[in-house]
Amino acid sequence: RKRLPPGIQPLPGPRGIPYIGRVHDVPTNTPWLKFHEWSKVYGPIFQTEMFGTTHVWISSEQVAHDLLSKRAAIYSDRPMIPNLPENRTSGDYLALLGRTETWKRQRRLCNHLMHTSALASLHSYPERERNRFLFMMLRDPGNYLEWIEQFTSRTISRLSWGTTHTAQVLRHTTFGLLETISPSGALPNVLSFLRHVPAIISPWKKKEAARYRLEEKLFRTNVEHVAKRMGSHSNVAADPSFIRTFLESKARGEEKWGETEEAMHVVGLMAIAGALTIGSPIQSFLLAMCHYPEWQGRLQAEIDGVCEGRCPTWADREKLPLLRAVVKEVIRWRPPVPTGIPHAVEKDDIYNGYFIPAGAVIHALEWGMTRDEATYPDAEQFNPNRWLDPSYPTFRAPLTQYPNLSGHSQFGFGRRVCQGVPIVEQDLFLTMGGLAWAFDVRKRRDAQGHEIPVHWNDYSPLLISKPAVFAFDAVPRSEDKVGLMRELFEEAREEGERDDVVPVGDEAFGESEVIVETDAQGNRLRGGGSGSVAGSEESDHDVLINVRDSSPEPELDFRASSPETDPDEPVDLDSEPEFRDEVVGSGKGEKFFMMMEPAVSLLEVQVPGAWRWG
Ligand code: HEM
Repeated sequence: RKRLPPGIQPLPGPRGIPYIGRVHDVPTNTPWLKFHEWSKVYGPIFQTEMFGTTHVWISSEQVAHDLLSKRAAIYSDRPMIPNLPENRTSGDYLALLGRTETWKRQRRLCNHLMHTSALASLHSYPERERNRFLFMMLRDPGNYLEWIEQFTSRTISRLSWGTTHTAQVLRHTTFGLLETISPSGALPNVLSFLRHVPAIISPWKKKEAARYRLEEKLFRTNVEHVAKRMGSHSNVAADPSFIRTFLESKARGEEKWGETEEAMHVVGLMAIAGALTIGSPIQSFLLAMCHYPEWQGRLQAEIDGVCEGRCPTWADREKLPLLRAVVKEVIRWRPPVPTGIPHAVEKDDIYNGYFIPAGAVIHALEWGMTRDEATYPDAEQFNPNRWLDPSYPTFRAPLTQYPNLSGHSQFGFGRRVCQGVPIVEQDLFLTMGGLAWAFDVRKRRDAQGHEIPVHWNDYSPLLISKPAVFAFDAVPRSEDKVGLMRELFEEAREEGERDDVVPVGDEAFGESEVIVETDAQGNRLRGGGSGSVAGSEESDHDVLINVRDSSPEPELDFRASSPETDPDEPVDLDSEPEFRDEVVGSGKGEKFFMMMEPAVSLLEVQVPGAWRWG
């Protein structure tokens, strides 16, 4: 124990057990509720000890600004994550890096890439993907989680590498990373001595190593793919993306953005951040609409008044302050990162007579800040009016500009503030606006006409938290809107298909998707596969085939055909290959296959009887 200077006290906090600290009554589910409860007892800044580490919990925005922003010089480090011990130094994940030169360089690059895409209003990708998303919701609202996560991972894949082919693999590796780093995801993050268990017998290390290998391969092949397209004389140029912006800057001789190897990781981290986080508030919006139908009605009235029947677009944002207020209120009401992402303090410090030791882990407890009654009266209630009505402390004019998400406590403090806000803002505005325009979202009723209850606050325990699945109805608001949704989807699909061609011979990570449409009776109208996976003779691909059929009745056979090849023989891409046919699965619903196919040059999926197969 350090001897404290005279008159200086340790921070208050719950007493712990010697050597262990206070862990036994922190629930693994929703730990932020417990920390918030303690903040009511010990004040807006208190500390807990956990296995020898001091954790400081801040639940006042003012205190967070005083320390994390005003004293950013010593409060901008990150703690070591026991289950990913290289996180501070490896340069793989910018958001988890310590306050090093690598972090500064990577942050500058991230800023440049984000700024370039934001100026091009993110290349219309969020709008195109939103249009696809609404149509998926129309066909099969019960599968909403799938459509939301597809929306976020497809949008960020386009932004990162200019393609959606990478979306499913990204989703897979990213959710694995979330487990690796979350306190409730991997035991060594709580019992940190477990990190010394040798890799050969550590289930956590083995799992992480396999995940990392796949992720690294995904990132590397994506960069190579874009570079090749940019360099090729073919007519399929690379679509705009973060990595294209980087490669163009480099081609212009701008050395300040660093090496391609590093940019690969920066863009990878941006993709991870986008795939992980944005889905949570979209789900929370659906939850809010079930509990607050009156706000849904007001939101629909605003959209109908301004857009006159059209689905809202990003260009409408100035005229839709209530929609922006709903976006902001969803983030406040159910913050997706309720404990914040921790900082670490590098030197001993004193704040208001309290001692904060060097190395302490500093948590800006978002759940606590957003429940501060002085700033957010009646904080438990979902009330977008707090951003629109001058009688609330959070009101800000002019309403053509405010409310917006920049500066919101949920995006962090000081030098580590989140760099993804332009994407979050646009994605949430478009999806929430689109959903309210298209559907009446409401609680489902059982056969007797009784409402089926929807939970109020049942959220997953990982660092980025999302609501438990719940049942609701999403009823299209009119036949006109159904027609418009179909048209918007067709447009998005046509554009998407043009972009989605992966030429044979390119090294690319592949995803193939088959969508089958049905009529109200469940008869298959048409369906088709898009995309194929292509590789060169050196390739050794993991191939994901993602086949989807929501028809209630028919069973489908999914066939994958790939050329007969000898792994040791180079594939002659110009010759007509002999195809080996293989049924890789049958059934209905989503199929997700992971196959190791050495030297595959073409792999196709066909749905028998369907309109088209690709
Ligand atoms: C709802 C969505 C999101 C939420 C709630 C969120 C929240 C956060 C939080 C709490 C932090 C840590 C701030 C701090 O340490 O003080 C952070 C950091 C970061 N976020 Fe986000 N984020 C979101 C989406 C995104 C997206 C789409 C990107 C894409 C580029 C992104 C990129 C980053 C980066 C690069 C950092 C690290 C900054 C650093 O450590 O220097 N975020 N985010």
